[in-house]
Parts: sequence; structure tokens; C-alpha cells
Amino acid sequence: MSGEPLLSVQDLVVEYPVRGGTFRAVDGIGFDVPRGGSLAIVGESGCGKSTTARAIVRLLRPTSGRILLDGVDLAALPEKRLRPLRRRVQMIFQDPYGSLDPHLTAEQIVAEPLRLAGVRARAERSRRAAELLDRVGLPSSALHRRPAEFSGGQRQRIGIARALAGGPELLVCDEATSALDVSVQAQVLDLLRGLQAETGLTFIVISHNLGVVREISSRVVVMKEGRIVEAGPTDAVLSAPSDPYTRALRRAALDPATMKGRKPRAIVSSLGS
Ligand SMILES: Nc1ncnc2c1ncn2[C@@H]1O[C@H](COP(=O)(O)OP(=O)(O)OP(=O)(O)O)[C@@H](O)[C@H]1O
Repeated sequence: MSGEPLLSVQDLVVEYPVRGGTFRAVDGIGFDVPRGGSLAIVGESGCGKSTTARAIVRLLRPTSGRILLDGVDLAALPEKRLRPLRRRVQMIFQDPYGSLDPHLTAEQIVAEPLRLAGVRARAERSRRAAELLDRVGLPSSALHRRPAEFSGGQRQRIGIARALAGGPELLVCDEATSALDVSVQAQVLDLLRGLQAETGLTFIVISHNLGVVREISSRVVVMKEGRIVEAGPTDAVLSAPSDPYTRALRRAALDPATMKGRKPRAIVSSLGS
């Protein structure tokens, strides 16, 4: 994990057009993610985590700043030049129910990015899709079933197989487990950890759940109102946070009564911070 970071985000600003002007959702943030490493982004609802993720995978175009992938600035690239790089950065979404095309079978869902990556022969795409679905722990009977026939955890596995299909170097997981039951969350986290160990994949994990962050990421940045208020090794930041906001997040996470089914914004305000 030495040398140049795989991803370097510098002075990133994202503004949304709103009635009468713009709203600055991300306000000049920066961080590095080493190759084969992981970074978690945490913070209250609305602090700009998803906006950051969407900018990194260029689902939206940043207002300013740099997103260097191996030194190439994704922020500035026009769509046409971005296309060959898209395969290298993939995203897993929060909602395993909404993010899969209901009309396609699991095999077709996973085979599509293979086609886009230039795998021409249909038989080869089918073979690789079956391999990927097996790798994420789905049985071969899953191949010809459609999303409605799977559980939430199984659908998230299909989403992970789809994200892996193009052979990405960076996987951005936006609340990838938060729609799932706790025991299924643990299984999906195990799968992601296993993939990281096996393949050296680099991860960005976005979560409001500090337990998930501890499990999966060695480094963390804490965001508040579009800015980074604290950053460092996960254990250090979460064990001895220096920022009052991180301390409030942590207190809330340690208290199961306040945490149950609630998001940090509500919890932080209930703590009076
Ligand atoms: N398309 C949009 N137009 C205008 N404002 C937006 C848009 N998308 C997001 N925002 C605003 O930008 C801010 C950051 O939103 P974002 O979704 O990045 O937050 P988040 O930290 O991911 O929240 P959550 O944890 O609830 O998903 C919020 O105040 C949100 O209301």
C-alpha cells in the first residue's frame, strides 16, 4: 500500500442548482485512498456523503476540485474520455430493491457490464456471470431468476457481482448494507472483507453506522455540512475522537437505545450537540 494513492480527492466542491441559486453540498473536501486500502466516510444525514460518492464515480460532475484516479483527473474529463475509466470505479447502492432491473435475470444483470467491457461471446459472458454469482455466494439456480425472486441480502449480492464484473479497482459502497437486517448485513460485510483480502480491491465505504465502519475500514473521514471535521485511522478516530461532532456520533452509536432504527442527525440533535 505504498506509493501513489489509487484515488486522491482534492478541494472537491459540489453545488446543486436550487431555486434562486446553488446549494453547496460538498465544500472543499480532500482525502487519499491507498491502493488496496479502504476509507470510510461517515456523518449525519445530509452531510454530503452520497454526493461525494456520486462525484467520485462521476454520476455527477463536480463544480470544482480534482478526483485523481492513478493521476488522471476524473473531475475534468468529458463523458467520452470518461467511458474507458468507468469500468475501473464501480458503486454499490443502498437499495438492493431498486437498483436492479426487475425484467432481467441475475445472469443478464451481471453479464451486461461484461458486454460493455468488451466480452463479445455470449457463452463467455454467461460463464463469467455464473462464476461471479458463485463467488458472491449465490447458487447456480440463481442464474435464471429475476430480482423479485430474491431476498434483500441476495439482491445486494447480485449488485456486488454486477459491480465486480467489469474488474474494478475501486468499489464505492454507499450504505450498501443499511437496508438489510443485521444478520444479513454481517454476511454482506464478510463478503466485502473477503473480496478485499482476496483481490486487493480498494474500497470507499459510506455509512452512518460506526459499527460497519469499524468492521470494514482502516481509515475514516467524518463529514459535517459538506466539510471534513476529522480524519485518521478508524480505531484512533472512533476510540478517541477529537471533534465534538465525532464524539456525539460515537456516544450515540454506543447507546443501543438511541441507535435503534434512527439516523445520526436525529441522534445528534437528541444529544444536544
Ligand atoms: N439533486 C439535489 N438538488 C439539491 N440538493 C440536493 C440534491 N441532492 C442532494 N442535495 C442536498 O445536498 C446535501 C447532501 O446530500 P447527500 O445525499 O450527499 O447527503 P448524505 O450525507 O449522503 O445523506 P444520507 O445519509 O441521508 O444519505 C443535502 O442537504 C441534500 O438535501
